[in-house]
Amino acid sequence: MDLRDNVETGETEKHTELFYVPIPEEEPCKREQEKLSGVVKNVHRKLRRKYREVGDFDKIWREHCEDEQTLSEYALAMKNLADNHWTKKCEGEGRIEWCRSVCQEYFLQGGMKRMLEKDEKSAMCLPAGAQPHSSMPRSISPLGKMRLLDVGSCFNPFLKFDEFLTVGIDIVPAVESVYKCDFLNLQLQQPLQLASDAVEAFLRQLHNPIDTLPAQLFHVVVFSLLLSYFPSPYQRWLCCKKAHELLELHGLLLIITPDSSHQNRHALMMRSWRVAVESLGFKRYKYIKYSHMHLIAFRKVCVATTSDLVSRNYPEMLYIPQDFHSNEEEEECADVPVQARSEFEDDQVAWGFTELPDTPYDSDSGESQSGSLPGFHELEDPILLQS
Ligand SMILES: C[S@@+](CC[C@H](N)C(=O)[O-])C[C@H]1O[C@@H](n2cnc3c(N)ncnc32)[C@H](O)[C@@H]1O
Repeated sequence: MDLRDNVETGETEKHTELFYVPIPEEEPCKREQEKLSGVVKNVHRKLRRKYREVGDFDKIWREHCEDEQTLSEYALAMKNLADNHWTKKCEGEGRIEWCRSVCQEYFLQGGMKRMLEKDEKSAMCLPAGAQPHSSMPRSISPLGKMRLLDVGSCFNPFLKFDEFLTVGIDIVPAVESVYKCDFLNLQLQQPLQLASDAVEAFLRQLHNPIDTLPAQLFHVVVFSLLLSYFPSPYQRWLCCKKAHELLELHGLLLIITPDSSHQNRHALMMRSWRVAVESLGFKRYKYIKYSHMHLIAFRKVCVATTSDLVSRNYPEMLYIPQDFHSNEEEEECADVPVQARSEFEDDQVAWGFTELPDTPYDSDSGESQSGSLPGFHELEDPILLQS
């Protein structure tokens, strides 16, 4: 089931889509996959535990970035999962395809233009003086590419797409094409005042490691499974703020964050994320819940970062459920659905349902008219997404 909720038009696009549930060819493959996802999950848990115990996220982060052995084990495990365990059709891969299709629709098929027209119409309803300053975006020239920054890129999944000029950055790159860069400590400079072909040339000759970048350089910034890596909501907030500064006006921030629970379970959390991110000068453009993750697109609607931290504690609003659990409780949360059914039963049941009925879902109200099979979301192998 694939529920595409176009927030701005208010339309819910209903898709009936085939579910491809990967069946491990043999037991060792499954065990290997569990081992690799265990490596990844343990790094996240260790960071959260340290944050709970020590509290100083700067210190914890410095120590974490110096722990080369743990970091390279993590990078290898992620790459191995991507190369050998996530088939093209499974959901782990679907997040990259989702990002690609949102960008194509927005930048190349008139999505941005439609949003700007809509903004203009709503501005006309505002009293004179309260209307936002509208400026037409520099559109992507027919021969130009969408400049995409993939933060926490690991194995550079966007590199294979021709329509993007991809810059992948990571604290520990798993492949050579990804630049080494700690996004939390990336310094920003004045924007380049150059034509887009000169900006592309600039991006093609970046040097490793990246410590600084000019502001307003990218059309798209991707945080795919990045924000939940951080133990502190404040670090998540810093990342979103930096993404705002790195984006051109009308650019897109794409956030994908793991959550294997039912789509309504964390509706409040998603609402809270929306308020926090929008306060920076974004507007939510698309939202969809897959079985194991939330996928959200925000467009940059203000040139300057607008957040007013005095009236509300926006950074705290970027919480994840794990922020409030001890490691033992996390274990319990993550493992219940997996243990509830044997692998053989999983495969039998999953292969019994190749198609699901449409289910309208209003992400804003949090209402779901679920006509789908009870417990279906528990059937797929959650890989590392239940972290
Ligand atoms: C769970 S992996 C996600 C990899 C890939 N984006 C995906 O969707 O499969 C998170 C990645 O974020 C990277 N990362 C964590 N903190 C980072 C930071 N401050 N700057 C850059 N990369 C970071 C990690 O090294 C890791 O490769």
